Amino acid sequence: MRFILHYLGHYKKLILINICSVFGFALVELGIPTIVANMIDVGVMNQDPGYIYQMGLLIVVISVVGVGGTILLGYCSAKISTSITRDIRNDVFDKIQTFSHTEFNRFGISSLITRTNNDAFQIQLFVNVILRTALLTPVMLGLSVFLTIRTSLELSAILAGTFPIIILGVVLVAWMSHPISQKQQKSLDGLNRISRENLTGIRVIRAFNNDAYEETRFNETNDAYTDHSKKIFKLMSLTQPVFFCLMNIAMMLIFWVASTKIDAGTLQIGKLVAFMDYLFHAMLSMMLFCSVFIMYPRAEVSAGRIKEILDTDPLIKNPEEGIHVQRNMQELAFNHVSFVYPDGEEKVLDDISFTAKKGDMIAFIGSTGSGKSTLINLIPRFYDVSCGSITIDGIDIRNFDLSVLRDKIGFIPQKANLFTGTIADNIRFGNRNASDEEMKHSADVAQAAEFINNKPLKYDDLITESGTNVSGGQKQRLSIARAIVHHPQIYIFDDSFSALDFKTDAILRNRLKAETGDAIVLIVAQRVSSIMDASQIIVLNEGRMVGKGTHQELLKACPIYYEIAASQLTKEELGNA
Ligand SMILES: Nc1ncnc2c1ncn2[C@@H]1O[C@H](COP(=O)(O)OP(=O)(O)OP(=O)(O)O)[C@@H](O)[C@H]1O
Repeated sequence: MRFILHYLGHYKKLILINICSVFGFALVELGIPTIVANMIDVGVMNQDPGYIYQMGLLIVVISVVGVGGTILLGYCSAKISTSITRDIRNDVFDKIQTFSHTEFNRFGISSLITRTNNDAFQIQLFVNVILRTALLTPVMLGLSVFLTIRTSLELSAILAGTFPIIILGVVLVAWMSHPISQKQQKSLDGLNRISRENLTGIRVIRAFNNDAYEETRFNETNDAYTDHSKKIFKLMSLTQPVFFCLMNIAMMLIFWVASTKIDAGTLQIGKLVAFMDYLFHAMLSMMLFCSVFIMYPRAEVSAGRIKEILDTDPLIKNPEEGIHVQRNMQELAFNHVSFVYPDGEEKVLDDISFTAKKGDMIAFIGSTGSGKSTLINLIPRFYDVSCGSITIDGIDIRNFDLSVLRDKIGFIPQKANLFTGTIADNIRFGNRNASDEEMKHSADVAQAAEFINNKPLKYDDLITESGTNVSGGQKQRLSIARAIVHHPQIYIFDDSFSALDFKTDAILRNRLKAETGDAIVLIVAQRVSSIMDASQIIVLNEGRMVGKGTHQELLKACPIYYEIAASQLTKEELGNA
């Protein structure tokens, strides 16, 4: 609740208006029965039409005020609840932006999406109900109880017997629904995860004829979610019939006692009418208050899940006084770097040292799982080294402001990621201020210009979600263009030429050489032909550096490299080397 109150605190003025309209609304609701009672007891009994007209007019005025109050109440509660949900979503999104890969792995993407959307929505529903009813009901309840006691103490005693039973029932329901709400939100995470996996992996599922299996998996999770939801709804729906049953019993008793009092002449009919109206409002307020109370555990679970994100301390932190100076860098060095994944036990990289100077092209080669991607992921600090250090011009990269460090880097990932938008938008993702010429030039260097120019709208052609309307090679070329337009000081290509044909690969590397100039170029590659002219090739095997040198040096000195080269090059090519 403190979490919700913290966000509500940003809207004090609106809450004040909300509270005023609540009081106004309650006064109107309870004022009308009082006027009606007077109308009957004074106007009708004394046959005074003037008094009746006066009271009638008062009821009309009060009703109009009541309508105004209701509209204002609805407006304020809707504005506050939607605004605080927007604030929560913004804060969660901002926090997620600071997460390192470790936190992403810990929460899981689907759970992060559920928490940002569904859990925030649960809070919105709850806050809306609080503002509409939780503030109104105590006021209405208090006033109704006061007025019933004032009208008839004896009849009010009957009410007193039913209230404790209702309160006890509500507390019990709230207590029982808390663990079910937790399970419900967790199963929603699962449901979102399976939906996501199914939709993104639909081709693989169909190709392997696994539609039925996936359907069963989805149905099982969906059933679990439905079961939890049903349990909660059942619990909640139990409260209403019990409540109405109690209310009917109380009303029967009241009518019975009231009829004997009217017979005895100690109670007027108008008072009884007003009493029943107060009773109705008291019961209604009680019921609305109970529904808020029952919704609370669900909102509490959602608030807890959101708070868990907001309270998470990311493993990779931006140093408080990080270095901001943008110098023309001279060298990048790995100094005895070892690395263990936060959720792993064994070293994935072990004692890696090398230096890349301005203008150097360093290539990494090695078998699958040898640690190539892990190594280059340490440079933009997707993870931090476990031992040793990575330095730029002798300064540990952990001392740089993160955005300054990342600004130096043009990262082309193994799996090219495109975003919904035009081709131009996707290239300009690397540099929002790039001119048309710069943007087109980088597409040309990346060998993307030809296929772009064949598109009906050229650079304005739309890329669909996840880039499904371009081929794997075209995606790679666009993500290379995106890095080129950024003009980085360090290019990192993580096996980024794998989807290109040999001819395009060769032309692209030639054009890149001229483009990258003084920048340091780091290339992870599977093809020896892509890296033969690198200044240094580093051979990795099970996380250890087993060779370092030029292509020719390694052919002579590193058996693993020779083996890789021999499996890809002709005898002549090997011999020439
Ligand atoms: N997030 C992670 N958590 C734990 N272990 C990981 C994680 N990512 C990779 N690994 C492990 O680290 C090792 C090195 O993986 P990495 O992706 O760096 O290899 P690679 O040489 O790039 O392989 P490939 O050529 O297949 O891309 C592998 O054993 C892999 O299982």
